[in-house]
Amino acid sequence: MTTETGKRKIMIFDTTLRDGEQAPGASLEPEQKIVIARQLAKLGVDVIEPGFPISSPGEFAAVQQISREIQGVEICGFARAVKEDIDAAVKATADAERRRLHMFLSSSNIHLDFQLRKSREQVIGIARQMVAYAKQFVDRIEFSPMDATRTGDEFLFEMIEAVIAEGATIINIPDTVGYALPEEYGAMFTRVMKNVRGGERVLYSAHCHNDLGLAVANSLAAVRAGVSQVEVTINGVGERAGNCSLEELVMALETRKETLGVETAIQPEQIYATSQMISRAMSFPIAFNKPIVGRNAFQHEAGIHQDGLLKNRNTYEIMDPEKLGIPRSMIILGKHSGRHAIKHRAGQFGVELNEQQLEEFYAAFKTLADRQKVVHDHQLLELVGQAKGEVLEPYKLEAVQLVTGSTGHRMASVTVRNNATGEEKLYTGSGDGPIEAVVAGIKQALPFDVEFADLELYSLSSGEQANGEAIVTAKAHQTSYRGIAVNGDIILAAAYAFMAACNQAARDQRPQGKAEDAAFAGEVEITIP
Ligand SMILES: CC(=O)SCCNC(=O)CCNC(=O)[C@H](O)C(C)(C)COP(=O)(O)OP(=O)(O)OC[C@H]1O[C@@H](n2cnc3c(N)ncnc32)[C@H](O)[C@@H]1OP(=O)(O)O
Ligand SMILES: CC(C)C(=O)C(=O)O
Repeated sequence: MTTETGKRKIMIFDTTLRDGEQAPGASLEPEQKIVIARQLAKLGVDVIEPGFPISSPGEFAAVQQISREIQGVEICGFARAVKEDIDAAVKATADAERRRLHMFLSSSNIHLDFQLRKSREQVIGIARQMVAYAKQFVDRIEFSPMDATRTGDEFLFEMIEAVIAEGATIINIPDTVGYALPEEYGAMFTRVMKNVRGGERVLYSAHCHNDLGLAVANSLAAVRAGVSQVEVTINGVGERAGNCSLEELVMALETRKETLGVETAIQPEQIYATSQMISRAMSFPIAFNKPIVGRNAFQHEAGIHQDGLLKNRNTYEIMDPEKLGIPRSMIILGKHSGRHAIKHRAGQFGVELNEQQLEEFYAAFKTLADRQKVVHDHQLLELVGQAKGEVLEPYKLEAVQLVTGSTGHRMASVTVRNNATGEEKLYTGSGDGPIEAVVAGIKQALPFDVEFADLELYSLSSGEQANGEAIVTAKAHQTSYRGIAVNGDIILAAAYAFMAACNQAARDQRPQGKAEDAAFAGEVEITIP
């Protein structure tokens, strides 16, 4: 299919809710699957594989509900080459606006000999019978010869020809164990397309696993060989090392579309929100250096890079994070940062530094940066304030005392200084956990409503002296604010991070302190199912 711009359309088949969910520990509740399917539709995927209906009543119900509700996306029921699986998949997807059945059966010797314990003749017979059986109910049938890349041409072609003859309309050739190399995988499609009888009647699809870190490269090789569909998961979640990651593949296709001559229907601005939703729903953290959606993917700490970026973003970035819905700052201050970046960041808070103040501040900044990985905004403002002889943060968390333990309510007393009035007051709070108690105390010091919306915690070092990093998202004035803090005590890290987010919200109300950078006022609303 050709798009309006004359490029070849690549269909994105999302299997986050089926193959992605097969990752150990990734299990989702049916209600979570429904919320995620809505987001996948918003993201613009062409096909959703919401689950394996025979596998459990909850799975069946989720596939059925998604089929009933989600419009404009093809819904795919997954099945072994077994009547009961096909019946369940057919029934679960019966109400879908558009649907397909995805049937798989192993083709490699190792699977036939040890898993299925069947001969090639028997397997071809089952494949024929089951495709013919399914064809009575569903027109669009996708067939996957499982472990295709360890099968060998002769039997692979025979199996594909057999299922096409029975009515399969989409042939997905999976690299089930992530064994293929890109040139091999691409060449396999070329040979199949050239040699398989009836092959001109079907669509071809790639499905790659990441055991050798080659899932995206292999999928790209398949695209170059002419497949019309690629099967992917959000964040690359899936069996073992995972599947081909949607965001990596789509952004490779988008960024290099002139070279590749292809396009997808994915809405890039939904990528980050979808990635966050999956990470939270599955409780799978995203590696800091993960392409596209990792927290470092668009952040820069090195002074020379920061200087280049401030002059022109394209010097060190090949994609625009804001187009992917990423509310992240490009500038992270640390020991590798230079004067250009520091001056720029201070300027974003409405603080001008003259040459002498900058030099004085720069020395103190480097000393602090040597001691810790990142200098956070509230620390920057404290240092800048010292250099200028001013107090720049609206509020300061002066002290925290906690009564905590394994039973009963946790109690906190917090001392907060209002820097505008100089008033210092003690507030008390309680909650089921220590963070809730501290947050309840801090909230009382603020003249506006604020919600503690989200907390990410990371360990930055090891051993008893380990430092914890807390990233808190607070919501106030219909905007999200992120505060980051590091402390040896994770409760204090969360408290300082919350205070930092509240200070951004407070500054946002003052004209001179209006933040221009998306890092301070995140636009993205992420509903975690
Ligand atoms: C590459 C992939 O991602 S394949 C998909 C893998 N996903 C899953 O397995 C998740 C959901 N699975 C389940 O809930 C269960 O495994 C079920 C409900 C499907 C089956 O459960 P059980 O009937 O208890 O069988 P079990 O899982 O122990 O064994 C699998 C059986 O299916 C057979 N089988 C495997 N693949 C196929 C296939 N494509 N077609 C037909 N039979 C198959 C196996 O040979 C084995 O049969 P046997 O019992 O005769 O030895
Ligand atoms: C059955 C198919 C599509 C699969 O998930 C795989 O082979 O990895």
